[in-house]
Amino acid sequence: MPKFAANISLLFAELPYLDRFQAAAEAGFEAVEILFPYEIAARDTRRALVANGLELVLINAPPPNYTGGQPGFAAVPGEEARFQRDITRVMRYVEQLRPGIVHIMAGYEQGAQAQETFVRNLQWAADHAPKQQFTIEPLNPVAQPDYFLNDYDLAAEVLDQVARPNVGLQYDTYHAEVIHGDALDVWERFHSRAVHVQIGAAPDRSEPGRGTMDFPALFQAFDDAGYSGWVSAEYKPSKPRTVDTLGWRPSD
Ligand SMILES: O=C(O)[C@H](O)C(=O)CO
Ligand SMILES: [Mg+2]
Repeated sequence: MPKFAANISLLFAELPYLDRFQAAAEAGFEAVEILFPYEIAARDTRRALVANGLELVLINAPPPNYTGGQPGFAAVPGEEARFQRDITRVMRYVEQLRPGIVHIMAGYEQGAQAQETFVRNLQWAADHAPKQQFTIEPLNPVAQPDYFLNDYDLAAEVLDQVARPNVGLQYDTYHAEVIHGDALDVWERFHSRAVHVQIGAAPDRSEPGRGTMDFPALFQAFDDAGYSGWVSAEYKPSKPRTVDTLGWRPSD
């Protein structure tokens, strides 16, 4: 049975940021994801993690001043110096927060030059922090129009070109289902590259149990593939209180 984490950038969002850690722990989670921890002092986030006995699974690596601009820019030609500064700053957060994974985001760019830029930037990050696990994640064009990495076949091609052991695939059921129409098939085709898993329903990105996917079958597929990493709930709760949307957990 998978071990589940909570993405507290989407779950428990009905609560102030620092209250979400206790809420996640009280709901039975032992680990959390934080998409953009850059707007609060790392020591405050660290204190909340420690106080609630929580492991930090993942953070994103967008611009440090992420305020709704582009979701990252690792595939944007001409921004390489800024990318290197951004990763250097992200790694200072990593030193304090120790996330298992840093998800590097590509930004809104298309074409061969964008792909070459993305590959070079990923190689730079992987070599700059060889002990850090990095991921790339295809995002569907409904949620993120014009995002460079919008397809799992492209992600596989990029990972082959990057050829670094600490850069892997971030698989998300919501995006896989919306992009390819069959999240389970995407898992079967690409799970050998997956170093992190996120779950959300499609098409509305709410909690598992709604929408088009068979989550018990997906959880079994994760086990059958020998996946031992975290499975992180990254969805928009359909009810005002997140705790009322957790019935998808097999132990519940
Ligand atoms: O949206 C997603 O599924 C990604 O995991 C993400 O973090 C984008 O910010
Ligand atoms: Mg995701």
